[in-house]
Amino acid sequence: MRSTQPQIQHNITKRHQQRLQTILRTNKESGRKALAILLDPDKVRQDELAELLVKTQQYSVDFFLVGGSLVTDYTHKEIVASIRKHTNVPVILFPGNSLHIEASADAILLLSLISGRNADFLIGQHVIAAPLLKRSGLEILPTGYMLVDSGTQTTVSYISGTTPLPRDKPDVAACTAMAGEMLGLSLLYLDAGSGARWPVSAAMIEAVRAAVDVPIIVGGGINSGEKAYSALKAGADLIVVGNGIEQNPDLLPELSTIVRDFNQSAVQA
Ligand SMILES: CC(C)=CCC/C(C)=C/CC/C(C)=C/CC/C(C)=C/COP(=O)(O)OP(=O)(O)O
Ligand SMILES: O=P(O)(O)OC[C@@H](O)CO
Ligand SMILES: [Mg+2]
Repeated sequence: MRSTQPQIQHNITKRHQQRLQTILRTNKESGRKALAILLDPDKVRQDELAELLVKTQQYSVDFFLVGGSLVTDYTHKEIVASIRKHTNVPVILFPGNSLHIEASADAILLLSLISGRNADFLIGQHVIAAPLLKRSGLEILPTGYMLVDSGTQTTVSYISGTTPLPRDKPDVAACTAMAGEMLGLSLLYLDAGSGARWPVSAAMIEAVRAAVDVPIIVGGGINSGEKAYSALKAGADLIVVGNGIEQNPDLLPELSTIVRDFNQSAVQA
């Protein structure tokens, strides 16, 4: 009888010596904070991207996230190539579905949408993507993705057909995060959604921080130094900023300084 095992070739080329999972975990344990810039393939213009990338040589960024919930322009490969041309910063895919896999990135947030009850985004897309992911050589970062209500319906909420967590219910968020951690997810991402009117509240981040040990990513609507500071102080290990930097390039130096100051005081403490 013929074997039904898929013929999988493992791509073992590693661009980054240290696994990003290890970096994120070590950062969390030592209280080191990090900043990621989200690049949306539908919004990025190559000339503006090059300018931003050059700027990150001066104002440091820890990771680039590449993705969008609904991508119409599949330029992931070109974006990864531009990042590699100008920087050594690791590139992590932030996929909306199983079509958004690009093997030239370093890693992928393998999101399971645990704030929702749509089986397709909890496990369905993952089943479809599994053989491709295995073959890609991408580092897999299993991530509990928690959408948090931000006042208006976000693209992710509409596309996934899920209701976000109520923003004033930190306990519900904490229990969701605990369940995700117990299921073995190694990162948690609290997201108010791209361009959110209200970012995830400090109370919710604190409740999740108190409930789990895994690193916490926070994003959505962080468009000022104050909001970034508040998320980091409440317990975010990594903040993700997209629209804020797209709309105001001066935000990058400010965010970079805030993260650096946090890290200097962590070393001194
Ligand atoms: C199995 C694989 C490869 C992926 C899992 C796919 C899952 C479960 C995704 C979770 C739900 C989802 C649609 C997430 C998208 C997250 C994302 C990239 C958000 C970025 O913001 P946008 O929603 O693009 O905002 P704008 O449209 O406003 O730019
Ligand atoms: O574009 P912003 O609002 O910074 O959001 C980033 C990201 O968390 C969205 O999924
Ligand atoms: Mg988008």
